Amino acid sequence: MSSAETPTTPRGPVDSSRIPRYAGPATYARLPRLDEVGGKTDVAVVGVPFDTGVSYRPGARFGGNAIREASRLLRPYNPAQDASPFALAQVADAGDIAANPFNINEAVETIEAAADDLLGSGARMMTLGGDHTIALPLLRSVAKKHGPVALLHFDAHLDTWDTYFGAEYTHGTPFRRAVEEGILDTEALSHVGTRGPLYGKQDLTDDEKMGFGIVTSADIYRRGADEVADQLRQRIGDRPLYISIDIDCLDPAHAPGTGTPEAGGMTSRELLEILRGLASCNLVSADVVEVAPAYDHAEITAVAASHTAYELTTIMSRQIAEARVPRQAVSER
Ligand SMILES: N=C(N)NCCCC(=O)O
Ligand SMILES: [Zn+2]
Ligand SMILES: [Zn+2]
Repeated sequence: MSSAETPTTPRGPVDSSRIPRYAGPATYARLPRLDEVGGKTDVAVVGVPFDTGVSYRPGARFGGNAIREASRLLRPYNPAQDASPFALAQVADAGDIAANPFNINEAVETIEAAADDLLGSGARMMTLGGDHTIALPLLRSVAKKHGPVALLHFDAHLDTWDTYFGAEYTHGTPFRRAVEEGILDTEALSHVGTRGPLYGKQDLTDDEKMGFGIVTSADIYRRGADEVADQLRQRIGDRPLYISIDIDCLDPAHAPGTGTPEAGGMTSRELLEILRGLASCNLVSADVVEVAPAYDHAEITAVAASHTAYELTTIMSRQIAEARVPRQAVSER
């Protein structure tokens, strides 16, 4: 066991058979706060309430808390991955990173420093955005720990554009910056769920030059989730992997609560199935961003995001447990 891992029995969520699930303040999945587990955890669920980088409708600063509220109904056993994620490893809610809403450059620095602290403590991060700008400082921090990482980017958009109104740090530009900074492994970069109008054909040429492959939402519809997951897994191999999920990868019918919706997206079932197909990948951290609750209805988007984070968390806690105990014991716990 590495010193980074929790040696004792993990403290799980509040028991919803004893305390009604709608009672009390919302942490993600009713998990303990980081301070309730001694300030150390294997997986840190952390909010980044920041949306100053958006090009259209604002409101993703409220996304993290909307996801926490919608996550009250999650249960401790995940049958799709045959695992109890909160028993296999310590998962805790690390609260929010407080980023300056009036200064994007400063906010990006703050997010990177906070991520350095969490990753430095040995935790993997499950970040709840926030707009997509936040992926850049998160990737910077992850690359400091692991070197350039493979990236799976689920999104309707490329987010490899150059600048908006002259600004370098926006929600449409994080992955171009990341490639420029050399923090991504350019042999293993994919966008998944891409669709919708672009500024010009050059957007695609530029994106390809940066090393990205594209699985469009139409590809997923035609080929199916299993085949797509197989292809992605082969491209990634055993590289350290970061998964960034812009909730607008889903069709607006499945995620109306987001700032830049595009018609013709994948279903939440397809997204969850692709993620389950990636369970054997070396997932070092992940984010779910762009949930903007003001445009949501009946928590459709926040529920989808809470389940998305649940699959990602399950992948990470299974891997932490597998590194600690003999392989066959993991599904029995
Ligand atoms: N990352 C998200 N959600 N959207 C990027 C859209 C950038 C644009 O307005 O062209
Ligand atoms: Zn997007
Ligand atoms: Zn995005």
